[in-house]
Amino acid sequence: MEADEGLILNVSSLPSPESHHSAGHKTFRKPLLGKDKWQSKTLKRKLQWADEGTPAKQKPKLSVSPIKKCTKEANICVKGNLSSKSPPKKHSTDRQNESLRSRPFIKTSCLFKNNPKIPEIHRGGVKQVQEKVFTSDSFSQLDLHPHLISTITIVLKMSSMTSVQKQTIPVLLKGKDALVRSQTGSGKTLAYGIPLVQSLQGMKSKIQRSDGPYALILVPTRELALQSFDTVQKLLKPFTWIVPGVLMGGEKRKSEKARLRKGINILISTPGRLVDHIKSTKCIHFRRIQWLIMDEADRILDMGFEKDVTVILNALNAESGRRQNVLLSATLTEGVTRLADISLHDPVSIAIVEETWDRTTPEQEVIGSPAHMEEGGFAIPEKLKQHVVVVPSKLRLVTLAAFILGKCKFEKHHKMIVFFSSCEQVEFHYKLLLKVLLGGQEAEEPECLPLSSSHLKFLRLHGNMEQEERTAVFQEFLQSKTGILLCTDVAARGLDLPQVTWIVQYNAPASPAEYVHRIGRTARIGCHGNSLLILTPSEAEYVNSLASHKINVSEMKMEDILSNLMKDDRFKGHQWGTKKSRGTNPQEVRERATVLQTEFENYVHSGEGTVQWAKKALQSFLRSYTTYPKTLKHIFHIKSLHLGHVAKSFGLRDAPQNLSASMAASPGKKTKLQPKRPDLRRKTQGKRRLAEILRSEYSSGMDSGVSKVKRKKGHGKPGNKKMLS
Ligand SMILES: Nc1ncnc2c1ncn2[C@@H]1O[C@H](COP(=O)(O)OP(=O)(O)OP(=O)(O)O)[C@@H](O)[C@H]1O
Repeated sequence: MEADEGLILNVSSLPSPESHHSAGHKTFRKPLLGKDKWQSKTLKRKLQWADEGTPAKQKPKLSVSPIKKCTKEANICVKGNLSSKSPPKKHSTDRQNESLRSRPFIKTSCLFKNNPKIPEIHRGGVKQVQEKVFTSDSFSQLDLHPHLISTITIVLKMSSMTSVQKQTIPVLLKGKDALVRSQTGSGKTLAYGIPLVQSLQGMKSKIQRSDGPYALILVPTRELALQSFDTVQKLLKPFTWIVPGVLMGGEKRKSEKARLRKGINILISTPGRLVDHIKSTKCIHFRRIQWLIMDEADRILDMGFEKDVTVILNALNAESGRRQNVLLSATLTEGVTRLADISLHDPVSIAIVEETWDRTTPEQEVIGSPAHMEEGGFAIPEKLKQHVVVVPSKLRLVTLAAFILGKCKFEKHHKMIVFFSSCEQVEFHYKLLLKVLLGGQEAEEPECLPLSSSHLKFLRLHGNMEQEERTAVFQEFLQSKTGILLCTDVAARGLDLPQVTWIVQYNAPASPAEYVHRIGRTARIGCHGNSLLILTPSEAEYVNSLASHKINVSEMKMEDILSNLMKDDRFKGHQWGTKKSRGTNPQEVRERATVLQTEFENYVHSGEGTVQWAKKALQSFLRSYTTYPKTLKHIFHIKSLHLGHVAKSFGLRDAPQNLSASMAASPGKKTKLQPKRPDLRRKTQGKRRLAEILRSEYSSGMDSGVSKVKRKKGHGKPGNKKMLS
């Protein structure tokens, strides 16, 4: 049991009915304690900022069972027992004790004590790699069909080309293969979409629907498949005889078969689903394939799709002749170079690099071999302001909530995406934030809330959701001007969600590339945007890891984020009475944070079901924590987690004793990855692969690993080209 849980102490021994309420907003509008000097002094002394604290590990553990204490106490975090056993030495009078006893029984948690020291973030002079988004060249300068140009300018309302489009379109129009890297939100979809449509509409013998696919576009996620389909469909407006179609799983195989049978000329698919059809559907063929495009190519490989890609390449090679191949991503990694080697024919490598640190280096458009593409680190959109905040585990939840309130309730026009590392965490936080930040009625029926009635519109997206709901949520967030989307990495790649102003990473991503893609959901196509990465003190070194990839973050202070709570009187503490709060009194901020944490804890502890739910989310967090790659294990190691503190960030008052995963129950011990799915457990080879599946496919709902693992049997067939072994 953890030391600070034992420090949750009695304020009053008299229970009140309100103490057993779930969210109990009424409870928090009432003063928790009197205004007497003694209390305020004690609070002042004891509710210290985290950086004044001693690392929890160095504190002697208390022998008192926290569970016992919690059931009897009101738990404002005041050192010293206020019960009759150990009354405060000074200013303690009968009247005061009487006053204390008559106060409501309120559970709060000890947030500002025993936290590890927040390390200073030293940022060296990181020369961030940036690209110029737009060029002054217009699409009409290209040799395109006039109807295609008018579609681009009138329907899509675009006039000048982006740098990547200016570089890529002519290369592809010449019939060359290409490996394209340019920053997130720089217009890569049109960079391949325009030459693709131009070439297909101009074919000598006019394309018939019944001809089947002429082009295959592979993407890693279903949402990206839908989005790419939408773009291609727009480009095809004047060329109605060319039919696009999407295969992405989640739909009945039978209805996909029917659509294939009718004829699809530009086929957009996730690799896993396509392999399903290759193996089971007689009506799919690649006799006329002329284009193979792999968007987010590195992700396709990260996800363990390589076996599927092998199957697809073999099927294409077996049936079609010469075709054009294109690989694209904002981050091209080692694996992509290998994929490029086997799938591209004499490719042109395109990367747009501009060092903008001192603005002395002129724009460079690099065309050459893939090897030098990552030399300069990852390119980040110029107008994207990246922040990091270091927050002790116990304060993570309130800090996240205060940040959301500050941006989405008290500032206008913010649209935010918050990334978590597992589906369970997304579900848990979604419900918790709805209940506590939005309160009762709205939380019961969030879908009935008109957008305008609240700035706090929560949505969630992850791979454990039914496809229908996934699509509906994606569309809703796409169209809304505000809102907070809680999601897994299923939303990290390629999604073009306009007007997103903030990206919050509540759990750090497993690689700098993933970091770049997550933050790339904002500041797209030259717009402004912001990101916030939330780290614990033991994870602070991650900032250096980012810096080594030329990613530059500036520090935000937790105190500043928490001070947003001063704008919300729902969390006003007792001793401030009806007095208007002026400025940001650190003590009052701390108390408000404590009140908010209490609301979270009260909700979580309002029933056995919610407690179990929180434990499940915590367990899933711990499981995902074990899946960081070797290169980051020194920063993200389960051993550095303080289970009691982490539990607080899930609204749990105590460290759970009965987490089923071995690593959760005893974080100090060596841990084993335990996928929940027996098919994964049986067939997955190697820790790395399992880690990938747990983090991304299984946990984030990416459409690859599971079905792929199931299909593994057929992959060893003779004739199948071995690709990335
Ligand atoms: N030439 C252009 N002028 C104006 N807007 C453009 C232009 N080209 C693309 N866009 C818009 O820019 C946005 C981002 O484009 P797109 O999604 O293709 O970026 P991306 O480079 O593929 O990003 P990611 O790497 O995140 O997948 C889209 O909304 C698209 O419509």
